[in-house]
Amino acid sequence: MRVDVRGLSVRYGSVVAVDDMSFSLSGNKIYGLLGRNGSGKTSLMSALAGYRKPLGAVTLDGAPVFENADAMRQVCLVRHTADAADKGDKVSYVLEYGAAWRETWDNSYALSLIDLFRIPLKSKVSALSLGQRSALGVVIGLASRSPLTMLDESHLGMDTPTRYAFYDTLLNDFMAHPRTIIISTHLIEELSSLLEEVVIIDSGRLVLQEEADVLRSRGTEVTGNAGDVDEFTAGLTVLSEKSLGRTKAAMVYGALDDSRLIRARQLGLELGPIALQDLFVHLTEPVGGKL
Ligand SMILES: Nc1ncnc2c1ncn2[C@@H]1O[C@H](COP(=O)(O)OP(=O)(O)OP(=O)(O)O)[C@@H](O)[C@H]1O
Repeated sequence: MRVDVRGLSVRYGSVVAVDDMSFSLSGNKIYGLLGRNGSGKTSLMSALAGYRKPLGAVTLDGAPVFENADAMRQVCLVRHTADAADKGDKVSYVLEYGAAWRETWDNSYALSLIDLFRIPLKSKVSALSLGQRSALGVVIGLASRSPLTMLDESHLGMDTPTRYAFYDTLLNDFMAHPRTIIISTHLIEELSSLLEEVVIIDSGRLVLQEEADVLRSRGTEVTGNAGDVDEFTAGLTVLSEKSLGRTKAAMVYGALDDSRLIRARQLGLELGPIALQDLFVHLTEPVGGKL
């Protein structure tokens, strides 16, 4: 499913959570929506799901989503765990409700995920642990097979093996049933191999939208003699620097052309990749990032 956002703002009284944002997602990819706390991720996803009247436009495959039941049925937004369902409901009822609301729901897949995540089917949602409630959210999100599926911090409270099972399951199901999946997370490195495209927001504004591989290739760590590193990085966007004695490591952002690569070799500098998480940290600090 294609997503188009034009001039979107979300406001809560005087708080501007999303500030005149425009971007498009061509669809059928796993997108990472990355941003620091309070940057507007949840507000943006709520607007994409049609939960709120947009200031600006949000269209899904060309159709406005707000007050459009057909479009909203194509969307599944799993918000922070507590939202996964009414806490008084039994897990089995939550699955029945999912099946009733969504034409694309796969009930046998839902039950296999319930087994995988060891969620007691007959328990009330209120009796589940935090990690189990998160896993229930993931079950709803994946079994819905919605053309636009959004998972907002769905890993909260999951232990490491459960998170890894979640990532594997997500990737396998996406490959079998390609659709548009948007994941917001703070655990960027863990998820980074799954993400095809990354949307970074900060203070309600779009910082950048890029294919994950391209973004990774834009960051380089340069290490060597401090003076040589300074010479090499002159004129480049330096995200951070660390010195240890006469050795210096600098993170630079931007493509390095052949002449730079030759100069690095002449100076004996070491060039290495930067983790997506480190790039994210530097692109979103101080507020507004360093680009
Ligand atoms: N219901 C609300 N009323 C008032 N302000 C709100 C409300 N919901 C969110 N905000 C504010 O809007 C801004 C964006 O919040 P939002 O929850 O969208 O960010 P987020 O990126 O999802 O944050 P986090 O990563 O911490 O979950 C924040 O400043 C927040 O305080």
